[in-house]
Amino acid sequence: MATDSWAQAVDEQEAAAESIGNLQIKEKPEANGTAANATDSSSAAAKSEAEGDNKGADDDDKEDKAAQSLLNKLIRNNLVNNTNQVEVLQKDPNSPLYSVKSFEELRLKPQLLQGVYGMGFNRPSKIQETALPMMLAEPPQNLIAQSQSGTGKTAAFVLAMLSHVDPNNKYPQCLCVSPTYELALQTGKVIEQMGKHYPEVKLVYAIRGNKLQRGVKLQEQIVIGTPGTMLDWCSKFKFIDPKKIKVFVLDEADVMIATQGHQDQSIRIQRMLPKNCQMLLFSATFEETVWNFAQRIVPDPNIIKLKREEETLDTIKQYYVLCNCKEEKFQALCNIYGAITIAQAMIFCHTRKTAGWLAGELSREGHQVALLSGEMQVEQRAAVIERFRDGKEKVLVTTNVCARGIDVEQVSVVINFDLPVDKDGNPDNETYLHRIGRTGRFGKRGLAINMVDSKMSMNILNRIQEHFNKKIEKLDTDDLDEIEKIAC
Ligand SMILES: Nc1ncnc2c1ncn2[C@@H]1O[C@H](COP(=O)(O)OP(=O)(O)OP(=O)(O)O)[C@@H](O)[C@H]1O
Repeated sequence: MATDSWAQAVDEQEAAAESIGNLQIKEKPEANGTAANATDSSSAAAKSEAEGDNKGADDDDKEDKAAQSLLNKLIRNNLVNNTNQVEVLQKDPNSPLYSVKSFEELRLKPQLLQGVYGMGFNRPSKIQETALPMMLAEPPQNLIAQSQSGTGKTAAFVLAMLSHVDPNNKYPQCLCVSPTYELALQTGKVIEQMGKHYPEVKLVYAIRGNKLQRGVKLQEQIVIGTPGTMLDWCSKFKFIDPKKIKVFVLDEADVMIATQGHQDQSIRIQRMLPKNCQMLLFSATFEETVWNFAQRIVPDPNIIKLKREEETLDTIKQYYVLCNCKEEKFQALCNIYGAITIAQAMIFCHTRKTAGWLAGELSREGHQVALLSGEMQVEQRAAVIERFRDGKEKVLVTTNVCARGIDVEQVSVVINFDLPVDKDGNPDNETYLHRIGRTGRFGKRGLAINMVDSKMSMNILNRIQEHFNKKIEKLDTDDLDEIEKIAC
């Protein structure tokens, strides 16, 4: 398996990015765990400031892929239900090596089967049943696998690494590179849990702060870490002999590839590996440029894509309320709360400042309110979401930091206190879908209420309606009878 194609692809990609600026890459230190390629929504807030509905645009939250991924991992303890089909592109279409229905069929080592069952897994998830036979095949095959967050990718490549190592050989055989310190620790925990009954296999973390004495040769078979430290351990300090590596995993490949510094370091590691080293790329999302890039750098790969389940608006009733200012919006909110029983609600604002103000006002009205915004540590955010999920608070006021992926079953109402707009002030339809997709989960009925406070926001609302081809009804929040009618 040629490794040079990676380097060549990188050079081409970098040249292309330089000339057309298509990658929007932004380097970020790996140490703080708040990573890459952030979409700065402050410009959206700036736009809204221009509209006069929000001051304090500069303190808006940033969407952050690595932080979001870590947050998802911290709050998720179940597999995401996915009924969609897997798309498999195999090197050898006649190969019988795909899709097993049980862990036994994979002929895993008994110690690993024990580990899997000990973690409460009864059967492989879709990505696992498809990817594992390919990853465990002989001779080793390369793989690019994309499957939405929470579908069991980590468990899949961890099993592959644990299956491939030879515990009698006391040197590193598998390298796994993660975009941040915290994500590396999370994946390491899965390796530790799954390898619990296989104590001969050892793991070491190549992360900042883990200082080894010069001249040491690692005895552990699996090394998990961030690209910078991993590279130093392979080249500068020579703790690892890269020529002995059998499996190279790029976890969260989308975050990694989209981050210039990580990309360079990963490539430099990969260039040191032997030609027959198995390369595994796992990712929740692949933007097209990144996807094309990944395909070019992994020689002769199998490709698995598990499409994201489309969120639909069919089960969600959508309304809008006309107001003049944020105080009127707040009053409208109080009227809605006065008229209908709301199990749990999520309220989205543009800026932290508005979110903080609104949370304070709602608390004064006697509501149990949680506030979630981007300046909080990921662990703090996870704790807030847990409390909300446990029903300890009934209202969650947040910014876009909470728009994606967070699944709280009892949320029956989503309120867009501010409509989502992109950095140019255009409707952000995707964020709208993600936000109101917090309600109406798994076929349940949900309610979404949009606050409109200017001509501009009315225009945005109209464009959202057009985009989804779905009517958003006007609601008069001074009319209690009318509000009562909208209750689910
Ligand atoms: N076969 C399985 N059966 C039951 N639970 C599983 C199975 N595989 C994984 N899980 C659990 O499902 C959750 C999500 O799995 P995992 O973290 O592997 O997903 P992922 O696709 O790697 O997510 P991300 O994209 O966020 O990294 C974890 O809590 C994990 O323990």
